[in-house]
Amino acid sequence: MGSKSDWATMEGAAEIMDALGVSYHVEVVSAHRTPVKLAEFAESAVDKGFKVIIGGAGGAAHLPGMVAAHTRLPVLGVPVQSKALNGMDSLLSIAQMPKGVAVGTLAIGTAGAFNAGLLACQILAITNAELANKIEAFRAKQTETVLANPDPREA
Ligand SMILES: Nc1c(C(=O)O)ncn1[C@@H]1O[C@H](COP(=O)(O)O)[C@@H](O)[C@H]1O
Repeated sequence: MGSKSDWATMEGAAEIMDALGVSYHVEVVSAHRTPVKLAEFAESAVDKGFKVIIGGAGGAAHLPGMVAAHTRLPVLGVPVQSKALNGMDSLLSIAQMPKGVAVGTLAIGTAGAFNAGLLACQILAITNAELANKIEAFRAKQTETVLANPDPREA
């Protein structure tokens, strides 16, 4: 993520990866503030054994796109909600990548961060049957919870 201030949003990704037993690495890396570190991080990611990268950033959110420019690993971008423009700036700067360099864009804010973690796990589950079973179980439980309490007036 681009700043420590993004952690309150990005911890949603950690939450679901913890729940599914997937290990991850968390670090502040910024295209603007630490450009050399960002390039080194992304360029060494394959050799370090990373499989998927989640990039969360707010405002002029160039981080996910710049990471994607430096690695062939899938990059999932989370638009962090900004103060001035409520995250529309983050969303558009992550989503509107030029043809040829792909970033998967999630929703603005905490739901997007959670879903980025979930989607990363789903990508890993393509070649990991145990993880695939855990994701199926997570979804079945979620469905059960919603079906068990359909009255919107009840907590
Ligand atoms: N968008 C970027 C990048 C980048 O894209 O490289 N680096 C930091 N930031 C964002 O600046 C916002 C404010 O950061 P501070 O709270 O540190 O001032 C954060 O949401 C961060 O992701």
